[in-house]
Amino acid sequence: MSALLTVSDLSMRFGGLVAVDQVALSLQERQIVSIIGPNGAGKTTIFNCLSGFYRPSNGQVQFKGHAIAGMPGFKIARLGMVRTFQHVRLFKEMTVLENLLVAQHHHLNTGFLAGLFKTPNFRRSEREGLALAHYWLEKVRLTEFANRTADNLSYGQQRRLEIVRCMAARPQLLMLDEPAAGLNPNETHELNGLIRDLRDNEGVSILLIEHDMKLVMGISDYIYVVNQGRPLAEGTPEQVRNNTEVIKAYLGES
Ligand SMILES: Nc1ncnc2c1ncn2[C@@H]1O[C@H](COP(=O)(O)OP(=O)(O)OP(=O)(O)O)[C@@H](O)[C@H]1O
Repeated sequence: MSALLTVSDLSMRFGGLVAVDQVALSLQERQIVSIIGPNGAGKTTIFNCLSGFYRPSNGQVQFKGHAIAGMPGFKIARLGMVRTFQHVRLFKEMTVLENLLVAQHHHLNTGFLAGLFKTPNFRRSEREGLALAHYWLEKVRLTEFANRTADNLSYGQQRRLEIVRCMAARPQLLMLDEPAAGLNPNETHELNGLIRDLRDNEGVSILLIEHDMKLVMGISDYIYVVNQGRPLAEGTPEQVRNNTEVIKAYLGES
């Protein structure tokens, strides 16, 4: 099986600070892979390098055979790699439904002229977009909130909306940056089910940054551990859980 994402020798410097130092990772189709590490280890910086928010100082990133290091974020998203953020980012003044429609604009045939003349393609596209939006709203129990503005949702609902907004862009790789942060245990349990469902039934691969170890250990096929920007360990949840270097890095933190 060939890898969907391969990262090698990835480094990111901010002035004199080496936030990411020669990180390597790979992810196969339909895998859930996690990146863990103490606070400030460089996890979000890795995400920012992979998703086009930062141009890495060094390294190679291959996604579906394309070299994407340094490519702008919108192009990477169009190739099928989309992300959420540590702090929820939604179009808060748009309705829940509009958030899902905007996310699809690259797939919908809704150009200005097509819209002006309401061509058959335009109408079909509009119908498909709406159907997909409702499919995702139903999946995360937000149907009844479709016409509310996003800022009227609870925090947990906003987190769910952010994930399905990414899914509406029809990605092959979904990157989740601390999706359980701020969720209560029930919501975290539901998130666990949603992530599995996305992998098992929607066929997407997941790259996850998360501090909730119960979630990470229960859901990941493979885990990479970083510490102070550098790779510290990798393996199955079982291997990582028993790795003395990993235990030291976490205990050292407290
Ligand atoms: N834009 C930036 N400019 C300068 N330094 C930065 C920038 N972004 C991150 N850093 C630094 O890089 C290091 C890694 O930060 P990063 O946010 O990637 O860690 P993290 O593992 O995601 O942490 P956390 O688990 O707390 O979210 C930190 O020392 C941080 O202060």
